[in-house]
Amino acid sequence: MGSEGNDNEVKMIPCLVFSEEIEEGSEEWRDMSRKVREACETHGCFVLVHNRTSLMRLQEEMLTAMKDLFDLPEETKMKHTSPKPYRSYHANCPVIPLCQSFGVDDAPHPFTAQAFTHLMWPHGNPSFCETLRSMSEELLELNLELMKMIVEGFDLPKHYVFDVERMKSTSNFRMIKYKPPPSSSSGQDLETGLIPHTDKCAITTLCQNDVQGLQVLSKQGQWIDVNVPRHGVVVVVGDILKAWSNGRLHAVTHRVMMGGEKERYSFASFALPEDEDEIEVPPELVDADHPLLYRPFTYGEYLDYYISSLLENALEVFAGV
Ligand SMILES: O=C(O)CCC(=O)C(=O)O
Ligand SMILES: [Fe+2]
Repeated sequence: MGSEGNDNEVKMIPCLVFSEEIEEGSEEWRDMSRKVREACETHGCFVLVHNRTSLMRLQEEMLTAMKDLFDLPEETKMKHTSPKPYRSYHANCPVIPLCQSFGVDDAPHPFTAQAFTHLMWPHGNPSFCETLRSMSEELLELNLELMKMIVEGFDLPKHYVFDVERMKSTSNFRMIKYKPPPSSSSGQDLETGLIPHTDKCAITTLCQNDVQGLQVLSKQGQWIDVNVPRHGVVVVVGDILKAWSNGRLHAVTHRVMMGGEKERYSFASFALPEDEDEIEVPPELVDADHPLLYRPFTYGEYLDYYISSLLENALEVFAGV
């Protein structure tokens, strides 16, 4: 799939700096909206750097809280099960042996954050619960802020904000720990932490500790390292935003490669529509240069199709016209 070295290609993904408060509708906001749209079109991702102190504090607290979570006994962690894919506690998978993960649906709701915390710590852990709830809420709000910018960046009528609000009707908050590869003491040998995939959501915001490993596949077929600074947030376009935008936004394939001796922790908020929500391309995004690429479909139908087929190009096969 990817080739490893062509110096002519872009090896960096963009970094956008968000100030504490970018007022919606201001010139700064409109300017940033255009940059967000461009990054999502060209690369399907970017690194967001911010100076929001409360968010920075939460990011630190979340990483500390996750260490406590993954340090719990296996039998405790295994109590987190779900019939839905990518939710249950996942570990020791032969394809991705370095990776352990939890997925919590609607973690910004106090009730669900509380239920998950109670399952892991039956005697209670209020600080974990509050960190999980507020961190997932902050990232989901950021997902909405970014999708509103995308509406603006395409110069679409304001009512399309309702479309993107529906694309975050629910959410999944994923917490991942990657072990360092057993063979690698020199830091030379990279092993797969997470296999190449596109996200099946609308948009993802992703944070990590200071162990790098995320790579994205460029449109030219080259794997690019994403170097995430401390408190940086990686923004990734998912299949749903790609379909809604008539393929103008790029759902970038990404993976995690692990090397070195340190554990990697990451956490992500995936913005999701409800199963019955219809994803339909705005007519404003269809013209002679951009013929309609996707028929309308419901999110639940697409997800079922993906789960049953596991096709890399599931979106094109399922909804392509
Ligand atoms: O751990 C990471 O940096 C990437 C996680 C990811 O891509 C995912 O969970 O979909
Ligand atoms: Fe992903």
